[in-house]
Amino acid sequence: MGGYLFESHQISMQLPGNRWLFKDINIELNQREILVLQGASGTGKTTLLKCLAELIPYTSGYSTLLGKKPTEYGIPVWRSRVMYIPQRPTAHPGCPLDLFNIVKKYSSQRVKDNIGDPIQIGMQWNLSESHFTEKWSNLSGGEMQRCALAIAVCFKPDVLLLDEPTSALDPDSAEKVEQSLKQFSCIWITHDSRQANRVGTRQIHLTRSHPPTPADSDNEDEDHLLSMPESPHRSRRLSPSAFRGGLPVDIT
Ligand SMILES: Nc1ncnc2c1ncn2[C@@H]1O[C@H](COP(=O)(O)OP(=O)(O)OP(=O)(O)O)[C@@H](O)[C@H]1O
Repeated sequence: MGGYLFESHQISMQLPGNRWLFKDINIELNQREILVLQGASGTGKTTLLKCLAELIPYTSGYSTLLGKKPTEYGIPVWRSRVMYIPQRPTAHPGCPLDLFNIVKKYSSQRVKDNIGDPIQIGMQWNLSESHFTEKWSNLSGGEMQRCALAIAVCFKPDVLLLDEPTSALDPDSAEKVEQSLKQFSCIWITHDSRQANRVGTRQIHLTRSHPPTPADSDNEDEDHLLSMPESPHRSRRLSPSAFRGGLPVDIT
């Protein structure tokens, strides 16, 4: 394992019917680097981020943060350090400050005095204090998106997994959010190629997957394991063109 902040090795997801959604995704991310993840709708971008956050099981591959695997941190700690932020906040009861206070309790195992103030962050993004005490259901899509993102950012995750974080924002707010997020290490889904060029230090492009090949059948027993294999034998360093069997990822 190298000296990168975050690495993923051959992350693969096979769907029912043996179709590969993506296969052998290799990622290396340095501090304050932004890897932009692009691709047509349905190519698996959100699913990939959820795999990296260990929110869902995947077929094979593994990730490391500072050279350690998720099981070495414990999955809840991993999720707080490699944090997935959905495009649309899940329906929460109460107001954004309530959510912040709940998450703060969950995060008690982490360094407590490192937690920021979501209101201060939100104010940099054209929000006011009152947005954080308003019911979620009364906020606009863009206000909800910024409140949820501000709460996530306060916990200072090592890696932010951002699912179209500015999709509901006006250009001025989007630019302010972009500027703040550049201080973090991120894997960032966007459909906006201009934004990709503005924020990205590297890019991955997912394309639509293909049906299984005979070679996949040969490896069927291995490939159907819906688990998180930890074997170092599966490790492979990033290559500029990281795909196997014609499968779909270009890394630039
Ligand atoms: N466990 C699963 N079983 C069956 N299909 C699945 C599973 N997980 C993901 N998929 C399918 O994989 C595809 C990719 O979904 P995903 O949300 O990751 O795409 P996306 O690239 O983020 O799309 P968008 O740009 O529209 O947000 C979808 O068709 C989804 O239904």
